[in-house]
Amino acid sequence: MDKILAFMRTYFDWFYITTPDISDIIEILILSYVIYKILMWFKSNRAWTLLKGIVLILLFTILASLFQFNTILYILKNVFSIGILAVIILFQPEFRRGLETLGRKKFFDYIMHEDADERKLSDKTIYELIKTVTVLSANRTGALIVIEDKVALGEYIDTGIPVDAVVTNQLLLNIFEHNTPLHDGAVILRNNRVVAATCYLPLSANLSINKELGTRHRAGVGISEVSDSVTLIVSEETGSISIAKGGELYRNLDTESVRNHLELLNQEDGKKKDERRQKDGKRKKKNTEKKTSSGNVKSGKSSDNRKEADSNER
Ligand SMILES: Nc1ncnc2c1ncn2[C@@H]1O[C@H](COP(=O)(O)OP(=O)(O)OP(=O)(O)O)[C@@H](O)[C@H]1O
Repeated sequence: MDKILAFMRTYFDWFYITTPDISDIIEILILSYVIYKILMWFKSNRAWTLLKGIVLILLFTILASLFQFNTILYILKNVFSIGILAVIILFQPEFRRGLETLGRKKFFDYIMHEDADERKLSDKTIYELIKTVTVLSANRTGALIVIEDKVALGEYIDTGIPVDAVVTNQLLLNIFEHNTPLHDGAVILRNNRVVAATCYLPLSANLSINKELGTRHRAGVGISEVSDSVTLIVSEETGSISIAKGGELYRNLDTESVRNHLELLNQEDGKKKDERRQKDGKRKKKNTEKKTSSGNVKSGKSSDNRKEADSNER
């Protein structure tokens, strides 16, 4: 034990043992939760293998120190300092995805009171999209249509040609027409408008994607892994319609399933908004009740007004 403590003191000079007080306990609880979350995140992607490698090297370092292998310790010490930088560069996509997931938490939505209405897919857009994929599928024309949600896709939009037009099936059919300048790559929709065409999307590295599928489908899954977008994919080879969402690929869909997926996007936003309104309504109701009881004013009219205000809030 003494040897281990001496090792910790030599190589981790910040390491010391103190008598814990209440703030230390809270700190330990917070850190335990954060470490648990980080471990869960590591486990959910390829960084898990890396973590196992790091743990192995750490165990090896402890052993080397116990047996006084000074040369090995010297090498390991230097490898560690360069290694951290290498890990950050190698796993940059995973770190980025992790931070993006954190930013997508409801907590931030609530604080920033983001308005879901603007992001909603209008009935007209859904109608136009369904009509587009039906025609493209029948003609076996390949297509890739990304619908942006909360995560902004600016960097992918920038790789394409700006369009900025209302979503119509005629426009989309024209864009994906073979041998036309805009047909290659993906179209990106934002707030019920076509913002860009010929956009280049990140390819998914997911090994479980069917090998029969090529880069169009991989690109659709890729963008759904790094954002909360929904992507419509029409296969040029088979005419089949697929949707990529949350890193998953839903294949061979009929128009009804496509409609359900698109409407779900609205419902999810609507549900969140309703929940938020209900919470706001309750909070305001509580505040009004507090004011009414403290001011001792309680007339039927004012309570009616309050109900009306609450129902408006809702
Ligand atoms: N990274 C990418 N970003 C955007 N579009 C891409 C990307 N990679 C490929 N594409 C689109 O996919 C087309 C190639 O599709 P490919 O045949 O490889 O895919 P697929 O999944 O087999 O689809 P299909 O069933 O339509 O053949 C390209 O011409 C291009 O339009």
